[in-house]
Amino acid sequence: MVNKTPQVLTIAGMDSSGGAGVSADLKTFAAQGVYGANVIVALTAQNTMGVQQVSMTSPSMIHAQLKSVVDDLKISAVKSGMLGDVPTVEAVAEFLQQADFGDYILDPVMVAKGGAHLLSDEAIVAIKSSLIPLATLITPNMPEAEVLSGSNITNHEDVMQSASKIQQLGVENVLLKGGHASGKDVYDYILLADGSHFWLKSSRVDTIRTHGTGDTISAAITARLALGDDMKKAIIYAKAYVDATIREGIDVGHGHGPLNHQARVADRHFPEVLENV
Ligand SMILES: Nc1ncnc2c1ncn2[C@@H]1O[C@H](COP(=O)(O)OP(=O)(O)OP(=O)(O)O)[C@@H](O)[C@H]1O
Ligand SMILES: Cc1ncc(COP(=O)(O)O)c(N)n1
Repeated sequence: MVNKTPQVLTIAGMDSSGGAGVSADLKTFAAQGVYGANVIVALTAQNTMGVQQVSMTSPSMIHAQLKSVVDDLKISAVKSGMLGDVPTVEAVAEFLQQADFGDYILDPVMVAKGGAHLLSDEAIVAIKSSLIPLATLITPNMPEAEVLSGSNITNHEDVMQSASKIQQLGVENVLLKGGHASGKDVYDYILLADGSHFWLKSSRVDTIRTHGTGDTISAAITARLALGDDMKKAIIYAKAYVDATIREGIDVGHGHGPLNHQARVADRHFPEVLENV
């Protein structure tokens, strides 16, 4: 019997050490039970200690990959990760405007955990004007949210205001990730299309093995939406999954190690859902 597995797509960069980018996305898709296709916009020579070299894919090759996928597969949700430069953002935006890939999850990857810049300043402007208005959900971490909203974040009130400013750029839903803050708990903030909002609270794992957490949560949300979850349920489940992958860590590399994508989600991994913090 042929199984009707949902098909999803990631448009992102390759990380040679397998922890972030397309590799993290495909492992996450497999763990959620969806079929993952991939359009590679950049190759990175990278490991858990940093990014050593980047080589961008030509816009025509990006277009060709997207066309090959759309001509054959039935994609029901798509995410983008590292996009790198203006020609890449423009090639992706042009295609997403025409193709029906379902929900679009935009992870505005700017800087790798090791500090390498993965997006040019001009490309940030292009993302704001061309991609944000196409997205169902954007998933900035705190430094990315500060750049996109043009405001500093020092407390929970700032997080809420920053998310609201980002939503006003034209995206329906905003997940502002709290991994970069300090404290014994992590707070992610979600502002939904209907104006409702909530926080997800979980205890912070004391580890530097967090390479690819942002890719993993956005890929898990993409998968859960393709499986039929509504946005709130998809985000809560994806948060539980990324939490499990950090908590049940593996010993790989000498720096910001990758996650354990084979970790199983159990009830104890679900975050607290709070209206106010
Ligand atoms: N030490 C930690 N313990 C528990 N949860 C964490 C930790 N660090 C990050 N997270 C969770 O991981 C998810 C990703 O958050 P984060 O802010 O790290 O994103 P990111 O910076 O985009 O990740 P990356 O750049 O590594 O891809 C969020 O749900 C966040 O709460
Ligand atoms: C190809 C690629 N995509 C995304 C990231 C961000 O992940 P992180 O911030 O954990 O380094 C990365 N390092 N490399």
